[in-house]
Amino acid sequence: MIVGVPKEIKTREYRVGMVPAGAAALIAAGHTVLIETNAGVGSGIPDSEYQRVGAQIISTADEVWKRSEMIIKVKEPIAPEYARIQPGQIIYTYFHLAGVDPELTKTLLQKKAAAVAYETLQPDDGSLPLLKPMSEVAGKMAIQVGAKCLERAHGGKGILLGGVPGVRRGRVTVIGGGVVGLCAAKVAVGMGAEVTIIDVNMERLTYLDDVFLGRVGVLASDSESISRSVREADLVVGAVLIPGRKAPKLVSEALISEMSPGSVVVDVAVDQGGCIETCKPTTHDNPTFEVHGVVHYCVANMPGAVPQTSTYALTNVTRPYSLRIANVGLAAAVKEDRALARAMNTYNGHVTYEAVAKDMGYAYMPIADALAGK
Ligand SMILES: NC(=O)C1=CN([C@@H]2O[C@H](COP(=O)(O)OP(=O)(O)OC[C@H]3O[C@@H](n4cnc5c(N)ncnc54)[C@H](O)[C@@H]3O)[C@@H](O)[C@H]2O)C=CC1
Ligand SMILES: CC(=O)C(=O)O
Ligand SMILES: [Mg+2]
Repeated sequence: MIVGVPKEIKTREYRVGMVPAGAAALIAAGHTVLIETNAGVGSGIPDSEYQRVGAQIISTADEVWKRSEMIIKVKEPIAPEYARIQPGQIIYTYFHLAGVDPELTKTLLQKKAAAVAYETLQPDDGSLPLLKPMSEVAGKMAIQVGAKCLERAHGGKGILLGGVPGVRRGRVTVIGGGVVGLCAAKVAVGMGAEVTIIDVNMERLTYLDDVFLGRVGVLASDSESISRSVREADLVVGAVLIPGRKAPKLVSEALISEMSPGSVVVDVAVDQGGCIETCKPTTHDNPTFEVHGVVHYCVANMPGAVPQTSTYALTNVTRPYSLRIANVGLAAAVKEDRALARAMNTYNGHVTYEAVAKDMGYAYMPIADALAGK
């Protein structure tokens, strides 16, 4: 198979979809790997490292997209890339279709592209192994950036999360105690903040209570617990997810207006549309805005800021599936692996992920039917 890796073009997206070890594995299995020139430079990987393992360096994105049967990326294709998508092409990347430009879904369907989405690849145990490492990064970063935003010079109220003896500590509320939530809580606790995690899943709350040994408050998610904790918080982290769906809006604008001036919200769930009503996607160039005196940080590609961590963490987990797809073909790979079948968001002009179909207003076709040419 011819596998292509374009350079990411989202604002300050320094990750790359394949490292030289991944290229080496594909080439050893008899495949051809095309890397757009400088695709890895943001992650500290020069073209020469890909050439050393036998990959071809290609000078333009157009040519990479045109020649490749499978494109491997990090972020969802953005507007300048829509025209580059080839009929029937396999695209293996994050898509977040319910949270981004609806034109992307339309384009994928028109081009009959096979969208293999990292964020919905899901084994039977319900985990999301290709989302997890980036959620770990974003969860840890959420507190790092939130602490910075709380500084007076960055628009915040001017409170140190850990406090000092004799003065109250900063209060952090984390809504959604999954991977992002757990990692955010770990860093917040490590900095000495007072931390509350809110989740709907009681088993998860029990787990969080156990691992933090009472050091964090764990609350069942309902409108009361959310209102009280958000009102009292200095920093709120939005970290909920219902796979494939638009994020539920759990914090209303009215509630934001009740937070004290200079408080901060970091809506990590912004890639699925955000769980805080006042959030809208921002970029690393201009990451924050203010609503009702509350600083909002809503960057949809947070891990792109730490590519030397994120590129390796991501490609460690994406590599086995891309190798499998290249080796046996997409249809066979999907038929033999239910986790990969759940990653299929579009195929041959159909939306093949039910939650995406529902949120985007398309008919849903199970991937088995789409593969059977129904
Ligand atoms: N902005 C960025 O750069 C990044 C964003 N993300 C996003 O962060 C979000 C969270 O990801 P993960 O932590 O990996 O998901 P996860 O599935 O591990 O955790 C989500 C948690 O939300 C909980 N939840 C669902 N509905 C809830 C409700 N009504 N109230 C409270 N909790 C609720 C679930 O029970 C679950 O524990 C996703 O949208 C993901 O795409 C992840 C990485 C980077
Ligand atoms: C998960 C995601 O959206 C990211 O890593 O950018
Ligand atoms: Mg994102």
